[in-house]
Amino acid sequence: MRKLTLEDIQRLPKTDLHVHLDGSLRLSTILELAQEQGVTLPGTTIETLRPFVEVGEECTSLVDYLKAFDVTLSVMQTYDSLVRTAYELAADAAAENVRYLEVRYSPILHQQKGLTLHHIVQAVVEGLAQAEKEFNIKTGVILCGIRHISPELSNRLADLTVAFKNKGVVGFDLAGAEEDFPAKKHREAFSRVLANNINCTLHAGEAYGPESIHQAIHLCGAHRIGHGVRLIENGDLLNYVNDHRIPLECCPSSNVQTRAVRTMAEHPIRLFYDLGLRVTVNTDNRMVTRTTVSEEYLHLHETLGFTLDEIKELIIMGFKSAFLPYAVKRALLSDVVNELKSFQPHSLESKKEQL
Ligand SMILES: O=c1[nH]cnc2c1ncn2[C@@H]1O[C@H](CO)[C@@H](O)[C@H]1O
Ligand SMILES: [Zn+2]
Repeated sequence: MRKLTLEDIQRLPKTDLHVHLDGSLRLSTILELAQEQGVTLPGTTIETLRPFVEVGEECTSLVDYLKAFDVTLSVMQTYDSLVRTAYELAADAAAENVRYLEVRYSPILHQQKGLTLHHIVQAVVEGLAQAEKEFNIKTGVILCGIRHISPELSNRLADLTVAFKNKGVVGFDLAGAEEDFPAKKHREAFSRVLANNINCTLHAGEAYGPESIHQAIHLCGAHRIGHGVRLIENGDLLNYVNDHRIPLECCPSSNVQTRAVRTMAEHPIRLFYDLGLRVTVNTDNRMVTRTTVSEEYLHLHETLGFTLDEIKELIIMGFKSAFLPYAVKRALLSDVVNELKSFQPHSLESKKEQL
């Protein structure tokens, strides 16, 4: 099989539906923000800071992985830093041809210097709107409750999600340490969001088993599942997810780092896809995981044997899974489908010229 290059994949239109703002900064920006704000970091150059904010093979679990966020959050406590990091994330995604981006974060983690929750959301919406004006990208915001912080705070974040409905926020999520912090404790928050006809996704089946996915769907009303890798452990639930076309937001490299899967070669996305599940490809954290959407697709191509046609189908499933109004989504999807039909990998074109 002829191999696709990273450049080929970068040229394809794509989505990123699962990316955390506080895990997707530029390293250089962290340094600049720290200097501006007088914040002390564990490293003062890109290379000395890198081990504290990028996760490598030494990572042993999700809880270990989450330590990097203490550093990033230390410089994300001002209005301007939120505008800037949101703008840069969308700019970086647009540079690899991400056309639709859903950015998630938890506003309660940005209150250390007294910003109001309202301003914390406003700033991110503003940064993304600026990027939309400059680049060919559409964006939306997802607010996250945090499992290991109190359910009462999830309720406040749910109310905030409702307040920003149709004003930039498109959904509600539950993130954070999964084991010992069941989703059912945050049911009230999800019922408030659902009562207002707003979309929900939950991180589930990443650091805990299928029971967690079951709770996310049946007790919290999840419309999509973040990760969901451990769905392979329960065929009955897997069939339900498949039958209801509940999208899985797969983040393959992140899953290897948090040890949700042992190796890329063993990632269940191949099986999920072959069984017909609606699977999407995402970064989780561009900086912490040190990845891009294009690199995630390249791993699927090189390690899990996804062909160009299969990659195109994954891309379409990404657009289909967007938390966008149906009419908007249909229009976007129709443009993307046309573009995919005429797409030729450069490697193939140069071969044709030689013939
Ligand atoms: O893969 C993940 N699983 C669970 N929680 C995560 C993951 N990546 C980031 N966060 C958590 O979500 C918060 C809001 O963005 C981050 O601060 C981090 O604690
Ligand atoms: Zn995540």
